[in-house]
Amino acid sequence: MPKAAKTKYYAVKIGKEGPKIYDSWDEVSRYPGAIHKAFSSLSQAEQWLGIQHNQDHNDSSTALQRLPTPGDGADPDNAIVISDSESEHSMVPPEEVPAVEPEIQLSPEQQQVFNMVKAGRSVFFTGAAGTGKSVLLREIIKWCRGGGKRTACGDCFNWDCERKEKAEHLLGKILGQDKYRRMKERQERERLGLPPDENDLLSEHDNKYEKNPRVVERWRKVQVLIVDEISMIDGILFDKLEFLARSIRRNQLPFGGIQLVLSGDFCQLPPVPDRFSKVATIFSFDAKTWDSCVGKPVTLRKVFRQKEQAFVDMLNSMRFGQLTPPAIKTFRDLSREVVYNDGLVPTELFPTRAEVDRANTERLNKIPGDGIPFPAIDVPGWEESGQRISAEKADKLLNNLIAQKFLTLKVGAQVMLIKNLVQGSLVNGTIGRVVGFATTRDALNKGTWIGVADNKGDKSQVGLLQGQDGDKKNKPPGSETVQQYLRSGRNWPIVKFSGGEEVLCVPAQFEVTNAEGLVQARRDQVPLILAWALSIHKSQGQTLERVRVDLGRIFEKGQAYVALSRATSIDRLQVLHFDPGKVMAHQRVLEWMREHGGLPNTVNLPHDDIDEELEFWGDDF
Ligand SMILES: Nc1ncnc2c1ncn2[C@@H]1O[C@H](COP(=O)(O)OP(=O)(O)OP(=O)(O)O)[C@@H](O)[C@H]1O
Repeated sequence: MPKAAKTKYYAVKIGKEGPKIYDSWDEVSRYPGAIHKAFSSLSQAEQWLGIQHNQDHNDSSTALQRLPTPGDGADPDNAIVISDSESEHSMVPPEEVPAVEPEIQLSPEQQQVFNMVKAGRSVFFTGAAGTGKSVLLREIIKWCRGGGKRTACGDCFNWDCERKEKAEHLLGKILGQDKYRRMKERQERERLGLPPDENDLLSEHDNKYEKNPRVVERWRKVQVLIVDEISMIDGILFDKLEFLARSIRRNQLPFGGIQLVLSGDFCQLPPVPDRFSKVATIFSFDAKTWDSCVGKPVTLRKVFRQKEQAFVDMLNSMRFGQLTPPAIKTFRDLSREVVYNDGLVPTELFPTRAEVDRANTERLNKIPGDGIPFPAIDVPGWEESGQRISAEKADKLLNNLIAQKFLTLKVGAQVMLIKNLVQGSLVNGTIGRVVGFATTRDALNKGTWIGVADNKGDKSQVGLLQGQDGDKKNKPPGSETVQQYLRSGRNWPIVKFSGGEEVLCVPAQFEVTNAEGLVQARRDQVPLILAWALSIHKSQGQTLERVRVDLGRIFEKGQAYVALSRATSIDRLQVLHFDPGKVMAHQRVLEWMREHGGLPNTVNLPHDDIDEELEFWGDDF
């Protein structure tokens, strides 16, 4: 006779619907990061949930487990054990269960661009700050990768690189580092008026680049090239890449037939001009091949970052460098101090990195006591050949990340989250204050949430997450997994975020990938940076809840606009030394926008002064 199936009770302590007991696994709403356990008796399940019950229980093998996500087919009884059980019974569930909000729904205009990409069309989409360009790009990348399209990502996952490195990073990725270095040498020769080097890689008559089979292979196979922050890539570089693509692929179609997906706002930060040659900024739309590569720009009009229309209008007129007298008055009035009651101060944006470091260090030093050091664990990944990347090279690659190699924190330090934990509330850019340090076990005992970001940054959760898995190439060996951090007896910072959530921040994984998504190096670090101050360049792409900007030292076109447009509301924005003269837009950009229908007729074209533009440039930005 067949044995009767044993009844099971599934108690969910932290989940979508709060503490609840189910008698069938199928009824349980899947919730990544939930805490659940299977019991053979109802009373045991109730007891585990803290519901008063007289019956005693025999269960001594409690474990914290990961609830599977829909469709992963996991058996609840075989869920992955994350921690052992000694402290399980004393665990108090958090009063409030963090809700994972649904993924962002693309707006109709974002969807329209997405459809163009799906139809295989090359596209350049633009729009003011906060119109959801990066969100759309992330969806496109997901789709490309999911659909098996070979995608060479510019720097879309490396938004945190300092600006100067961005263009170099992109080119290095696409050309291969050696080819890029030689291209720079050629530019230098041009600048100095020397004849072209005989080894010039980009000469029409020279096919030496074909000697690097891996680079050639990559160029030949890539189907979609994605570039974020296209405003930072100059036109000469764009033409060179276009030429390279055509010649390597032996295909005379624009960009050798590669589908281009370009995104950015030319009213934000421009390419770094060459201070020595005194040549005006050459934008990528100035490239000879731009028009043949991408058709008419598509402009996203709906601004998501700010909700107040009056603020959106002011920022838009600032974007074009033309403010009305009432807008100037309003910006001047923003010099008042904004007082917050939760002890968190606004993040101050500075034009240079040196100012940022100074401001953060000063503030940290003012807090009495020694800081707790959090050194990162850096792990070299793999070359395409399958060889391990050298520690020196990994170090170089990782230095571009926003995650720091050495982070020092104290109770009271103001910090910023640099990974997404919960869509909509605990995201990259959310600020908070360190309120203590604890082990994961302490946190579990006290019911403090443990923030675990996934290592892609776009689909995340608060809760416990299975460590990264994957094949040898994608998983640098010897690295500690997230689970190991969770098991470790080390103290990690507890941060009280601006929304009131207290979260223990365990290390997250920050990866540098090559053009094909292969992990070249990985940094395991607590996903926090000091956030009293931030550079304007680093803030590009960020959404900040509280911002203070001193425009006194602004030196570049687009800089004031980038800084102020990070703010989500005018009530939480403080602007010092507002000077309408510093609100500058590039004449070339406005002309180009006018030609392409992106500029209202009411906006006048300004006069550009190249000397003035170049004079302000220094190396430290
Ligand atoms: N379709 C959408 N629905 C709701 N919110 C959205 C949508 N698209 C974007 N957002 C939100 O708007 C904010 C700004 O988005 P995003 O950073 O992608 O804008 P952006 O155009 O790239 O800005 P910037 O040019 O300043 O980098 C983010 O908080 C994002 O979550």
